[in-house]
Amino acid sequence: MSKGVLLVNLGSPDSTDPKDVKKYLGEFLMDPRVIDVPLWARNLLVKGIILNTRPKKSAAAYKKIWWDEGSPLIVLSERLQKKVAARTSIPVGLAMRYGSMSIKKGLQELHDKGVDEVMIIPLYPQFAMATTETILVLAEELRQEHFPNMKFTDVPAFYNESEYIDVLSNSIGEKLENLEYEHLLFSYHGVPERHIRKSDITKSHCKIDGSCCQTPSPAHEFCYRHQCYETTKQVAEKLNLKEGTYSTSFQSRLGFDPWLQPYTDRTIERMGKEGTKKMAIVTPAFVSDCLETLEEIAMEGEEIFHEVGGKEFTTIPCLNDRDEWADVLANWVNEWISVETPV
Ligand SMILES: C=CC1=C(C)c2cc3[nH]c(cc4nc(cc5[nH]c(cc1n2)c(C)c5CCC(=O)O)C(CCC(=O)O)=C4C)c(C)c3C=C
Ligand SMILES: [Fe+2]
Ligand SMILES: [Fe+2]
Repeated sequence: MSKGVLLVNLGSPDSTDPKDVKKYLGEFLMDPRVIDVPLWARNLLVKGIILNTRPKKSAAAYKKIWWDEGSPLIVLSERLQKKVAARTSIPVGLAMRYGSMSIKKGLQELHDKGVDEVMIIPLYPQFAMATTETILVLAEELRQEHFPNMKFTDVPAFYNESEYIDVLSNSIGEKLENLEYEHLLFSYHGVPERHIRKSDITKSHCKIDGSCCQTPSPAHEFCYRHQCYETTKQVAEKLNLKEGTYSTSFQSRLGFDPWLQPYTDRTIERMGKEGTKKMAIVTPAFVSDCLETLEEIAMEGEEIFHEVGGKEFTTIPCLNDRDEWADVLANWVNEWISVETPV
């Protein structure tokens, strides 16, 4: 068999034109693993309400962070793809779960190069219905329908892989080295609490309270909340961060359902009000900088902090196309290449 790799990230609109943003948000938010209500309700909510107002607002936000070459998330993912490809001997493709660079196109390109065994790498450290699961389920549906002779090896969420924790810790440590700061906030993309309960394979473990995510359970293999707290914990251990000088929060909530708490915007506001003058913030749920890090955190977050008396707000970049990160991904690929496929 001939092997290849498909890196898969979230995606972005084709441009900052509200029409393109509407098309992209329509595909994204109609995914039942993102807005997980019955189809009739999703149609009503997304097509009847959100798509009438949100695209204009989102387009304005995208305009603030867009680069000459395009969406930062796409450009950074392409740079990473090139670096991984340069470190391995097999074809490395790149696709997005939503938008024009579809998974179907990515698989077709690999197929056209003669690849029939694909390592699918969702570029998400923490598992969620809206991250790893939606990519792997769609890829499998496409395989069954269009590429029945292909074989997949799925890479699960890698939040506790030591190589990932090392490279994330290095990227944070480097930035903190010469920085005076009082608090480091680990801000992860949020999900509705309901998603956590749905992914609980024990159907009884996740209470979403102060202790469930620290109590060992098979549920943690698919618990986004546990995996976020564990990422923070492992990085804090690696960097010897002092208890009380760091914490975890969740950003980007949408709608009125309860999402994972504490919320990032309220945490930034509270810290500023309580007298924190210098804070740093890192966003480990995103491997590439994107709208949610460059606009929501670096711009809006900073504004909130300054409004309540904060002075220095330092955002730590995502792993993006760091050489070390490309090395880690390429190592995983090269280890996989060296394993004989059973016939
Ligand atoms: C890191 C993982 C992500 C999870 C989990 C996630 C869940 C999730 N997101 C929305 C709604 C929106 N997300 C938006 C942007 C966006 N989301 C992620 C990642 C996760 N989303 C990224 C990387 C981005 C940025 C994309 C880019 O082009 O830079 C947006 C669009 C922007 C906006 O209007 O705010 C929406 C909407 C839901 C409902 C959800 C539920 C689980
Ligand atoms: Fe999102
Ligand atoms: Fe939990």
